[in-house]
Parts: sequence; C-alpha cells; structure tokens
Amino acid sequence: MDWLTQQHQHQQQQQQYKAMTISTDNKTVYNDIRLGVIGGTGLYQLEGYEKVDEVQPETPWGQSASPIKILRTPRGHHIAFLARHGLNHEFSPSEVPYTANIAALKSIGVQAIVAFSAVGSLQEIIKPGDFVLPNQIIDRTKGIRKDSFFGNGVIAHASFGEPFHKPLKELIYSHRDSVPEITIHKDKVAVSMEGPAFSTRAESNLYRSWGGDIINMTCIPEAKLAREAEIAYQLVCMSTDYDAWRESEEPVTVAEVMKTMTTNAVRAKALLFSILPDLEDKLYTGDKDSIELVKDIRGTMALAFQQPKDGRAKEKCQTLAYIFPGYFTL
Ligand SMILES: CSC[C@H]1O[C@H](OP(=O)(O)O)[C@H](O)[C@@H]1O
Ligand SMILES: Nc1ncnc2[nH]cnc12
Repeated sequence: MDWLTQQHQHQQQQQQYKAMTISTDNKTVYNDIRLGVIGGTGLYQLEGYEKVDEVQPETPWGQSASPIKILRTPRGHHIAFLARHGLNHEFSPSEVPYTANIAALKSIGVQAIVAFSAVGSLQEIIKPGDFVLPNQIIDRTKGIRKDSFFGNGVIAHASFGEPFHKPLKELIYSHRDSVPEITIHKDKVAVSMEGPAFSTRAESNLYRSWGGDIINMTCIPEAKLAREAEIAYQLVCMSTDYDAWRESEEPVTVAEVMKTMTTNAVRAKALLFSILPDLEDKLYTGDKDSIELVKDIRGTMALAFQQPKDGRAKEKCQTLAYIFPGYFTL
C-alpha cells in the first residue's frame, strides 16, 4: 500500500475514535478535552479555574505522577492539568513517570500541551525571571529514562529535528506583551541534563560553548514522548538562576530556584490566562479530528513505522493501541 493510501486509511480510523474521559463518579463523560497543561517545579496547581473533576487513568505504562485535574475555563471548555513531579514533588527528574504522564494525557483526548519548566540560564541576556520558548534541545540525559513508547517488537522512529511545535510556540509568543512584567525570549537551545545534582562550572561552560541557552532536567524525554504520541508540545521555560558558569557568583542552589519560582509561578499563570482565549479559539473550534493548529502533527507516526504490519509483535500492538487508536488492527 502506498503511503498516501496508508495516511488516508489512518485518518479515517482516527475519525472513528473519540477520546473520552469517564469521571470519578463513573457517570460523567468528558469528550471535549483538547488542551493539556503540565506544571513543573514550583507550579503544582492552576488556581482560578473551576475544578470539575480529577482522573488518574491506569495506562499500560502505569499511573501519571499526579491525578489529572479537569478544569473548566471561563469560556466553558475543559482543559487538563498535570503536576509533572507529583503534587508533593515526589518524583525526581530521573524518576518522573514520563510515559504514563503523556499516555494519560493522550488517553483523555489532549492534542496540545503547554508545559512549564524552571530552567537555569546559560546566557547573560536571559535573566532570572525571564521566560524562554526554546526551539531546540541538546540531550544530556544518561539513557536511564524510558524515552520511547516503542521497542519490544514494534519499532518506529519519530521525526525529532524540530522538537517543539512551531505553531503553538508562535501563538504563545504572539502574546508576549500581554503580561508586562514578563520578558519572553524565543528560539533558544535547551540543554536537558540528568541531574539530580546541578552542573559543575566546567559543564556549565561546556554547554555554553555548544550554544546552549538554558538548562533543565525534564524536557527529555517529555518532548520526545509527546512527539511520538502526536501531541503538539511547547515548553515554556522560566529562568530561575545563572546555573554555575558565572565565576563571580555562587553556583545555583535549590533555594535560589524556589525563590525565583515564587514570582515566576504567578507570572506563568497570568501568561496562561492571557493566551487561553486564543488557544481555545484555535483548539476548541470545529471537529476535534481536523484542528488546523495541530494538523501538521496528526498522523505523522503512520509514516514512522519500521516494519511490515504482519511483522509487528501482536501483544505490543495491543498495548500501543492505548495511545494510537486506529493504527493497529487487533
Ligand atoms: C529544583 S531545581 C531542578 C528541577 O527544576 C526543573 O524542574 P521542571 O522542569 O519540572 O520545572 C528542572 O528541570 C529540575 O527538574
Ligand atoms: N541551573 C539549573 N540546572 C538544571 N535545571 C534547573 N532548573 C532550574 N535551574 C536549573
């Protein structure tokens, strides 16, 4: 079968699928969740929205780090909020159940994620308190995190040259003046390190020499998994410190990060609040299977499989059907 036919067939199958979330009372069904928000260090709740429910689906990759809060926006749409490290920050960056987090969001219908992250700055121009929309990542994690839904008999290679979702990034950036206190930089390079200890001064300088602009410990594998799950994903970074490269200053500590995050968290919520109506216009208008904003990412994995269909491990196909409804005939 040629790829166009394959693509067409896949889109038809996708249309038959309607993501649904059953509420905790087992009665209410939310089938209109399209936006997911992930909060990181210092951002564990999204106040200001009506909490209508919370769900924690059991995915084939386990449970998400925290229950997913289903919130109603002032316009009446449902959005999903997840605390990446757990509500009490109980998962270290190496321990976060990234696969479960992304699978759970996908399973309730999320098609776009705005993810927040506290980052160190590797450049003078990015001051603590500034926000950054990166467009590239240098992966310095150590291979101990599960960073793919594939393997074990079903092999696929996602395209990851552009690790973030450009239309989503541009939408967020277009609101850069909406919160006057925030300076937003865009198209910067994020270094994602393993941690949990922060970098040495030598490492911090090395990342600068590689062109790194900011550093965190979580965007790998989160961005990769979102890409595999065909979810449009943009990281909104909040600079908290100058890491360890500035000889004139003490290297970063958690106390410094948390101090800056107190203000950053308030600003992050203000930014989200101001971009939300635009995001809702773009994401919640029209049929959920043909949203213009995310159309470039829907169906992309159909072309990423390595094997002939009959060469795939059946059991693994069944598992993967949880996040790829329509891709596998079971
Ligand atoms: C407590 S400082 C290091 C910690 O902060 C960032 O977390 P997140 O990306 O979830 O906001 C960084 O990635 C590290 O996990
Ligand atoms: N300097 C830093 N390095 C890694 N992750 C961070 N998160 C916040 N500041 C950081």
